[in-house]
Amino acid sequence: MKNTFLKATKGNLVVSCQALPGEPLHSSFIMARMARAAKEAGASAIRANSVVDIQAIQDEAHLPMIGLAKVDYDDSPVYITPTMKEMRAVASTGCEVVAYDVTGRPRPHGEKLAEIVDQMRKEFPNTLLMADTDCIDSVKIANDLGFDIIGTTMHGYTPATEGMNVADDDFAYLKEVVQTAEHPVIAEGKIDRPEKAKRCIELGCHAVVVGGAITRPLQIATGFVNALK
Ligand SMILES: CC(=O)N[C@H](C=O)[C@@H](O)[C@H](O)[C@H](O)COP(=O)(O)O
Repeated sequence: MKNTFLKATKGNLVVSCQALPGEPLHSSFIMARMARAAKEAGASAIRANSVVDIQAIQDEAHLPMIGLAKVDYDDSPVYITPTMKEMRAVASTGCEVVAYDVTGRPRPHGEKLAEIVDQMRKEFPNTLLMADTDCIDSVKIANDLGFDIIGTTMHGYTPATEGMNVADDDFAYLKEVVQTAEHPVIAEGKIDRPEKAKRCIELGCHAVVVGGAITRPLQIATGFVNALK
């Protein structure tokens, strides 16, 4: 079957429905309902973590999906779909896109990104690969390895980019990413206002992923509480 993810998401919103163990909404049932709400609002696709959440959302929302699996390993800081094992498990759900960390940092068990990409292309030729990058050097790695989609997901979340926000200085960093990327760019990470999402599309992004500002009530409520202090 043809992968229609890029067509479905062009210029549109992708909603990330994620709650890790320890977060108040950690539950595949709740993530599926979040996805249903996103669909009713007109979102074009869903981004989700873990095989069980992806499957629950597929059953409930019937939208294209970016899948990932967050797993911590002792020998590496990489946690977004870090090894071939998680990539295979996520791709086997049939989700249209598999997202994984592309930050130039060492991966668990010494696995090499180039080898993983080759293997994924062989085993899942119809699955698109999304690079969750943090900086321009990572965007260049994603270019060289032929990733189908380049995301800004990890910008601000690695030692090299700590404290940075993709929206700083009217999205100065995002503009550079759009210039550098040889494949569609998805803006992701701390996009917390509709106007910011709109600006990302104006600047040439293919789509925008919004997570916490829609699906993490603890984060949303904390913003209100802090404003009243
Ligand atoms: C850095 C990292 O692990 N990001 C994760 C990636 O899947 C998610 O926790 C984020 O919610 C997602 O990227 C959307 O971003 P925001 O929730 O800021 O709109």
